[in-house]
Amino acid sequence: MTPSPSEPRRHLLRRLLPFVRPQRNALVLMVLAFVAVAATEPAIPALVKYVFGPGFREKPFAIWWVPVVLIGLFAVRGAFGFLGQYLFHRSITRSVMLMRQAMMDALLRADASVYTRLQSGATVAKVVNDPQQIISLLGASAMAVLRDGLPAIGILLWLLWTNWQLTLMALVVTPAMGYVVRRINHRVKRMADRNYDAQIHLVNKVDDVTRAWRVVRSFDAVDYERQEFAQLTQEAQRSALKTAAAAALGQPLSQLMASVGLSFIVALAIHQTRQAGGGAEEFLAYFAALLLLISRLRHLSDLMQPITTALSVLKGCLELLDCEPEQEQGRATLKSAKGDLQLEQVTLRYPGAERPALDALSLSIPAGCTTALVGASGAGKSSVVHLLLGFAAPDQGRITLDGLDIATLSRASLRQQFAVVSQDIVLFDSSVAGNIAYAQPRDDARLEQVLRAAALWDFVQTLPQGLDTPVGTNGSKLSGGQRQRLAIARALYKDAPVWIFDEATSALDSDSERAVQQALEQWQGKKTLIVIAHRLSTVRHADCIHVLGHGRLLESGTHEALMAQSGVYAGLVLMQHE
Ligand SMILES: Nc1ncnc2c1ncn2[C@@H]1O[C@H](COP(=O)(O)OP(=O)(O)OP(=O)(O)O)[C@@H](O)[C@H]1O
Repeated sequence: MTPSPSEPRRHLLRRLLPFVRPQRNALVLMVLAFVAVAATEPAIPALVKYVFGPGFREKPFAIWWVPVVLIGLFAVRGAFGFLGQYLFHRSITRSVMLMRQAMMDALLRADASVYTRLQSGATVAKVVNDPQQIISLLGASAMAVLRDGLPAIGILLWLLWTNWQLTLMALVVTPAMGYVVRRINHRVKRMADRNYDAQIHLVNKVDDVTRAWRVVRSFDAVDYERQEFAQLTQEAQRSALKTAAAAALGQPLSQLMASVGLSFIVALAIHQTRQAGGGAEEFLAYFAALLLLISRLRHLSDLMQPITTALSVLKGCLELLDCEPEQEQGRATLKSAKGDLQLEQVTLRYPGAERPALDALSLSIPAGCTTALVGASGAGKSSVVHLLLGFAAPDQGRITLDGLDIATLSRASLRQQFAVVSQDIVLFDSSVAGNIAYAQPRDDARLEQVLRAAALWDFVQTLPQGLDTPVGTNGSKLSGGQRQRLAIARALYKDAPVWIFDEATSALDSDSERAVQQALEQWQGKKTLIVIAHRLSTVRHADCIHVLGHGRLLESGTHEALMAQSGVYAGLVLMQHE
């Protein structure tokens, strides 16, 4: 569920409860601590008044009591002040932590389709920065409400007690002020939403430029990117200014409304004073308190902008927090499959796509064999992998693993059966060993075995920290071929019955490719290997080659059989030889 633009504020705020509620004890203690600090405030002048009050020479206490009590009072005040601040920041930081954890959890559990919509920069900002901004802004506003709101209520009660007619009259203008404030609030909210979007565009631009720095430099696009960024920052600056201006309008307008009420009050007060024939002191005291109340209320109206900004940011976070989680399909578990895979009349249509990516596709991937999937770009090869891993379910047909419909298996159990090297290599910002033994216990002997198989052992030996050498963000310190071999080693390290190599050797030179293929032979018959390759020389030794076209199976057979058939495969091979 994505929050609608008109979702009321209280609904939005309620969404923060799960992160704030666990801190309720600390928050109550915090309020008590601040009340204690406030209580010491009048104690100091009271003490001074008592000590130096009438007849202070005869006061029955020893002189040294004065510093003791004064220092003690300040110490108590300081201790409560520290406690209040500490509890405030403890509650804030813990709420931020819980919110970040919930967002990361939502991200990790999101359905595969969500990832196609996510923008990486914005997602980083949403998980890392936004919870901090939301909770800090709202926390500071709540503190300000306590600081100004409580005295405001006190003053109001005093005003009512002193002269209820005048005070009620003052309150008559409240609905009108409320109306003005609401209208302005509405505008501030719209501006804050735009401001948030502008910030997200900025984040995405920085993310793009950082990821694609090579493209930017090689296209000599530094000036182009600078201009684009300047335009985006200008938009962000404009929307930030508009938000601030809209919020700043609140103060003079509500003051103007207040002045209307105030002028009537002054007139009525003068009238009352004349009628009663009393002095002006009472009226002056009342008037001073009223001005004090207005000043407190003004501070409160200044909170409009931070609260509105926080709610706009929160709305952006909820889009991620509420993103569709991956639904568990079945419950059955499988310890270790043999790896026999069958696609039966499988159709897959991506959301919004005109034609199906897979169209009633039936094919067999026998256990312990090497099966190749080939075909033109867009033929549907990666879509088969997408389905095998349970990232999407077929719209029609079914896929079986060892005779079991994979839809009946839990996703975790299904995915345990596969190790994948995908087209786009992704490495973690960790060491060589951390990348290979990813999310698994480290076993150095096994690391050596898979690194040798991936023709990377010699290279790792030359690294300054060997297996513990960091590879940089997404393997930025490695060559394209080394990154690919590291990804191969990672797949081999996961002792899964089915290995899927989707264009896994495309970046390797022919020596490395041959080395990897020879190494794989030691697992022949023990593992089911699915190889997707455009370079057909890579798959000529496969036990079976399936040729796909437009999501359908065009031909199947060994290299020799397909060549003899002189069909699509033979045509592709000939084309690559030319
Ligand atoms: N997430 C997606 N949303 C919509 N359409 C998609 C999506 N992924 C793939 N497709 C479409 O599905 C079809 C099959 O794509 P697929 O990636 O399976 O082809 P492929 O044979 O692996 O291609 P290549 O060899 O270029 O990797 C293509 O027409 C592609 O545009």
